[in-house]
Amino acid sequence: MTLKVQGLVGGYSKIPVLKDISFEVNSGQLVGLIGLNGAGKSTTINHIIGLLEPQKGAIKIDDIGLKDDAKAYKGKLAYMPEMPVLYQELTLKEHLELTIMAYGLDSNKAWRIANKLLGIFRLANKLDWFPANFSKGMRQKVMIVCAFITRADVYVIDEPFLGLDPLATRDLLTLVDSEKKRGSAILMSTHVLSTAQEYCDYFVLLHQGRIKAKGSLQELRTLYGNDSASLTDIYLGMTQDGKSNE
Ligand SMILES: Nc1ncnc2c1ncn2[C@@H]1O[C@H](COP(=O)(O)OP(=O)(O)OP(=O)(O)O)[C@@H](O)[C@H]1O
Repeated sequence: MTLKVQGLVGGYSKIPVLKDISFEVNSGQLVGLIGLNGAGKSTTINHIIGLLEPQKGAIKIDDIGLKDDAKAYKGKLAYMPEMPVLYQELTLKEHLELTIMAYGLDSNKAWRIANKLLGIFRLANKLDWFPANFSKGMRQKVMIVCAFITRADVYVIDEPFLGLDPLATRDLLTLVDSEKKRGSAILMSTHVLSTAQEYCDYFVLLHQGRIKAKGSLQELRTLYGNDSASLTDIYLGMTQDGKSNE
């Protein structure tokens, strides 16, 4: 279970936003894709989930690219977007049933996991609710439950912390940890650097569409020349060239 991004050049037009991005997320690893607003985190994720096509380079999950076998690639991948995307005309229960169908999951097993997660995220009595009745945080929790019932090989989580309360944030991180232990590879983009420092095993520091540095916190500290520097110190220190991302 490995997600490999190799020499990715890409973006929204002929002028690339991403310039030669390479990193790996291996089984049992939570990798933080770190960067300020506009650094290129969502663009990288949009390439991984197949919304954008690379201009150069390759993205593979277990050596399979989207073009080699789209069904196999997508079946290995679960994605949690920054902005929850739900179907207005479907209830919470129908969203879960749709996910079960789309991923071809064993219904009994998926509902066993779903019921546990619905309990954790305090949604158990809301199965017949429509998205219009949910708060933003509740919509995000629906996306979390839909993503995690898939028991995917690779999870891609885009900026999860902004809409969640502290309890839900803790519950999500506990869930991420148990999926890591199960052997999933997890990529999480965030600009909440203190939380990333605490939970991620490995970091990819993005700035202006390029990788400024990558490694474990210890490796980044060594590279930065300060054995007690925080991730924030390192990121800001490495990107202080007077230019913003935007
Ligand atoms: N749909 C789009 N069309 C054209 N350019 C875009 C589009 N979305 C993003 N960009 C540009 O791509 C660059 C990287 O943006 P991206 O959304 O990947 O950053 P990010 O690191 O995810 O930022 P944030 O933390 O604000 O979500 C920015 O310069 C942005 O202006």
